[in-house]
Amino acid sequence: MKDLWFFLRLFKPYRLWLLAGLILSLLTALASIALLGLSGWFICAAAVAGVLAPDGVAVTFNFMQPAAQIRALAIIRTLARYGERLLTHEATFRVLAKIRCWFFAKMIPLAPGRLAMQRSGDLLNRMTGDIDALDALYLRLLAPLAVALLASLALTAFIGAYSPLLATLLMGMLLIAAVFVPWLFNRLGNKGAEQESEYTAEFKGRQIEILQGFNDLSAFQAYNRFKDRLLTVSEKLLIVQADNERLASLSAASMQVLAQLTVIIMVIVGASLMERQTLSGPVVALLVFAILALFEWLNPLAQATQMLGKTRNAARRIRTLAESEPAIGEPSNARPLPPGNRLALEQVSFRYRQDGDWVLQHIDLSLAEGDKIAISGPSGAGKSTLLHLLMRFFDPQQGRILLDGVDISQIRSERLLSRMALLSQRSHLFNGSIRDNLLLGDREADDGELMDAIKLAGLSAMLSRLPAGIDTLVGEQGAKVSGGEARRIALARVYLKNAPILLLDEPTEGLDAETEDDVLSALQQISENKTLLMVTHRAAGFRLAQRVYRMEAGELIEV
Ligand SMILES: Nc1ncnc2c1ncn2[C@@H]1O[C@H](COP(=O)(O)OP(=O)(O)OP(=O)(O)O)[C@@H](O)[C@H]1O
Repeated sequence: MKDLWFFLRLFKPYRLWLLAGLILSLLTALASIALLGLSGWFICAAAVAGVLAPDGVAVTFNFMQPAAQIRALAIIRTLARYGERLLTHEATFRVLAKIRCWFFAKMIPLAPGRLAMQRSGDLLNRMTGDIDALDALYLRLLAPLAVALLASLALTAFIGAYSPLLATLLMGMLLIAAVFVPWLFNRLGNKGAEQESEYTAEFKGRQIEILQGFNDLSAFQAYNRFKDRLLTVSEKLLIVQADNERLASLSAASMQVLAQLTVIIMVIVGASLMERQTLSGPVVALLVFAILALFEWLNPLAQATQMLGKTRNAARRIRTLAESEPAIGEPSNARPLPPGNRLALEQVSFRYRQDGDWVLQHIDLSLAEGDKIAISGPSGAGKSTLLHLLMRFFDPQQGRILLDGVDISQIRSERLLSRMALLSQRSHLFNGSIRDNLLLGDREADDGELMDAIKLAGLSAMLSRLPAGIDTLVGEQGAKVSGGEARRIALARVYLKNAPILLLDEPTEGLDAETEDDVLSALQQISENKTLLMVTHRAAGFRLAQRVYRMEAGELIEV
């Protein structure tokens, strides 16, 4: 329950909306109960009025007043229902929007250090499905529970005014229907509800994995294997959904049986009260019909508590991720960004996990402003990790990294990153135009600056061939441009950022010799007057560097 309480705190700013929705729900419930009760009374009283009294004098009956009251109640019920739907759903959407923004804000410090370990499908499911599942908390649980409770109290008090015996019997049946049955179905349904939430998450995660790797799966003819795995999860999901539905039908049936049983008890006791002339026939009809209407408001409770496990699981999954410790903490007493751009690593050692192998060991490296170095070495030696430490995606466990003499862990990440531009091994192109992707480097860049970057990155010829030019869409992850073109767009973006320290991870990987030569020439221009740290396997890249280092088994040696 702790997880649900946690999210209820996020509902607080919308409490007036939620309260207004609740009041209208209650009004709808009371109007429905009164409408059915009064209708019962009206039909019964009209029937009685139609019967001739034994002495031959007809019983008089005023049709007009109850008919008008019934019409008024029907109008109130319709309007209140409309307003309630409008308000409760609006309030829920506002709450969900707030939770989404809150969750997104919580994710930002987790990237990239912590989120790298997370499956993207699972992340997406938490951001969408799990957050959506929280709508049940107010719409299906809290609001119906509060309305059922208040309407039950009101009706019991009303009936108590006519007959304390009927009120006591009703209270006993209500305790069973509104407390025991929902509790029972919560116990019975918890496991299934949690399983449904888990299998749904896994199903969506696997679907996204297949979609992302579709080309490779087709090429390796592995599609069927992945599809079978997806179907296995789908079958499990269907079985658990069917079980949950069966249980939901059982809970609905139990509530119906309880409603009918309550009505039978009320009719029997009401008839004996009629015989003793404590109550009149039309009043007994009024009470019985009102009770019948009340049960319609109790029915959803058992189903809501049965599926509570799903909501709780969703809340737990969102909370666990949102409360993960970021890979790096922001300094409590941040130092200002120093003026210079000297970089120094002093005895830096790093490993990804506390019990894992050291990836970097006792690295010492010093770069004066404007220095250009290249680092090569075997795959997995720790070269990219070194760049990530400089960007402070992670903190080293030993040693320190200094920017102009200041430990970078003392500088706020936002400020530190303003000094650095990273061309990572797999630069991401967003599903927008070339212009959108370039503006990521400098969102204020004007057309002239964009054109300079395009020219420098050697993209001019390509753009002149495209009818939409710079506004051509690059597709998801740059699917509509070649690897070399994507690299150049990423390079132009780095140029636009105009940061004094350039960190380039394999900038020419996967390019043919001619394109590599062009990209390196562009880089030479871009890195003029800047500090450059380039990771490369390719000897051609060494021409940009004043010094070349080799990294092997986490150690850095100048060659
Ligand atoms: N997020 C991570 N979590 C755990 N281990 C990681 C992570 N990223 C990298 N590693 C491991 O750290 C080691 C160094 O990886 P790194 O990517 O720095 O090597 P690299 O020298 O850049 O390799 P390459 O030349 O192939 O790009 C590898 O053994 C890798 O498996």
